[in-house]
Amino acid sequence: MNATLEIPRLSAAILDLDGTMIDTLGDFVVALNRMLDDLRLPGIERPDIERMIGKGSEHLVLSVLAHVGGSPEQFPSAWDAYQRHYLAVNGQHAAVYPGVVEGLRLLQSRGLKLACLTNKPTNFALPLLAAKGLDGFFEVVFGGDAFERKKPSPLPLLKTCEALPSLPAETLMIGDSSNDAAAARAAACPVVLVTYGYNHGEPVRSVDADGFVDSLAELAARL
Ligand SMILES: O=C(O)COP(=O)(O)O
Ligand SMILES: [Mg+2]
Repeated sequence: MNATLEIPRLSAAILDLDGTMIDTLGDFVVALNRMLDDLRLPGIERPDIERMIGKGSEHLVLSVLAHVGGSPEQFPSAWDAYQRHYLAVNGQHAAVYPGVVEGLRLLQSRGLKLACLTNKPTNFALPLLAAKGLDGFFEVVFGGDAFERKKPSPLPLLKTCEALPSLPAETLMIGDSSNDAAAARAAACPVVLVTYGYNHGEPVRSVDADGFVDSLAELAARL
């Protein structure tokens, strides 16, 4: 269980945000329900939202609209309301997972350069990392709007490797979902998944990855 992970020599790590470093489900629940209220649509429950997280905010808003019986024509006003409400609550109903700060410190003390790559919009991610005291760990932070495609495309991982700079084969992707793992496999980055995040409602251990850890502190200890 706690054996060393079979990961080659590393020079960098790319960390996912939602479900990996920060439990943001509470922020999504509040912002999305305020958005639905503005549109006079019925509310949505926490477990339903949890299954929809990880593919970016546009995908999330469209999935929520479909779930409550809204229409895609309502997307523009829903998107405006969602951004306003999310930015107003950003971080207030969210918590850094246990072991994250210790894990980031350990990864850095091993000489790894760190990047944060999320499908969340960059203007949501930056203030969230700052509010939770995590911003200082990262050389670069890229959101879902930073490149032409989002994870599970390999493009954002390859661009992040270029920015660090680091070779993909020496850059560990650390995420919580099949989205992160598929992007990493396609970019030829090794990938480890945490067991506590959001994996679209599917068991995370069924995903093709190089290892699974219960915390980032455990990951750093097993490298
Ligand atoms: O879809 C989201 O907003 C969350 O994305 P992340 O898991 O890539 O941080
Ligand atoms: Mg995630």
